[in-house]
Amino acid sequence: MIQPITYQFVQGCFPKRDSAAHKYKNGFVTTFVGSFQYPGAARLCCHAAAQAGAGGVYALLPESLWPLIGSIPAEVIPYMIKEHDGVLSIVDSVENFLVIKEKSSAILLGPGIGRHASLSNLLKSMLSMTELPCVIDGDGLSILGQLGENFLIQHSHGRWLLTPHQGEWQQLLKSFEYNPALSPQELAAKWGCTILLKGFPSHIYTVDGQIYVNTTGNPAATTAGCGDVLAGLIAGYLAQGLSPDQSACVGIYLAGQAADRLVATTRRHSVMATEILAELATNQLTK
Ligand SMILES: NC(=O)C1=CN([C@@H]2O[C@H](COP(=O)(O)OP(=O)(O)OC[C@H]3O[C@@H](n4cnc5c(N)ncnc54)[C@H](OP(=O)(O)O)[C@@H]3O)[C@@H](O)[C@H]2O)[C@@H](O)CC1
Ligand SMILES: Nc1ncnc2c1ncn2[C@@H]1O[C@H](COP(=O)(O)OP(=O)(O)O)[C@@H](O)[C@H]1O
Repeated sequence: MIQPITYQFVQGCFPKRDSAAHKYKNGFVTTFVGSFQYPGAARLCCHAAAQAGAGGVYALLPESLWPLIGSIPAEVIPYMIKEHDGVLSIVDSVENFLVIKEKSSAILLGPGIGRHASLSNLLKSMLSMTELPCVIDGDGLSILGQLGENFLIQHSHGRWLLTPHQGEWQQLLKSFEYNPALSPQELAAKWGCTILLKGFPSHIYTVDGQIYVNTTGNPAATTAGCGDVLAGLIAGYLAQGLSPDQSACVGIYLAGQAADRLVATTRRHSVMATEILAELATNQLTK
């Protein structure tokens, strides 16, 4: 049965914060997002994760992004990865990753990292070294395709959440030599991961065969960067203890609702990713 994501469902999922809260109890997100080519992906993902209420956000950032550090939100704690001829140092990446993942409760990998051949080993190392729940989006999905279906099945164990748009989904199926028409429901169960397939409407396929359909959103949000905001939001909720299924439902519902409110108030046909963030800063969930 397909279950619509409702206001009540989302409200019921929200993390509670009691008076004994402190930042580490609220959950940190370790991010590996962005590159010299895509600095905006780092900015949008990290901002969204922090705004979702994560206690803190760590960002593994390539050396080449360091001159742009001022564009990364001030709340984010950056760790620099050295680069040699545009290739990230795997030793440096893994050492930093090991330090910050110990203080984190969720991981976000992929948006805007690019597709250099060397990233395959890097992602493989990171994903093999942690038991934390993990959102994989953007270029991370393309690299996951190279790592192979067996790697996915061996490591996911219900903790990973894939957030492809239709293009990324088709590419992933092609990499694993599947029929493009195959149902994500079957694959979520086989792979042991939650799949959020973005579109209109977006669907969430869970490991146990449940399908959720989003009831918010509109094509105004089909602009570059809105997916990065979504990935950051989801990682932020994951860090606060929501399950991958809940985090996906809450993130897609809130991002869609923000786009709906923006269209209703501005009468525009298009919204920017930073406008979604600004809207969510003033109105999180509305009835
Ligand atoms: N500000 C930043 O830094 C930003 C950084 N970003 C980062 O950039 C990286 C690359 O991301 P990407 O989305 O451009 O991926 P790419 O592999 O080129 O695939 C696109 C191809 O798939 C196809 N396609 C089919 N259906 C589709 C659909 N519904 N939505 C989209 N595409 C669809 C379509 O081909 P078509 O079907 O039109 O022939 C198209 O050519 C990634 O890491 C991301 O995080 C972005 O988030 C933007 C903001
Ligand atoms: N046809 C559509 N109608 C409404 N919303 C959509 C549609 N397609 C995608 N979206 C939403 O728009 C955003 C764009 O995501 P994505 O394509 O990954 O963007 P990017 O990777 O460029 O940031 C997502 O929040 C997604 O749920």
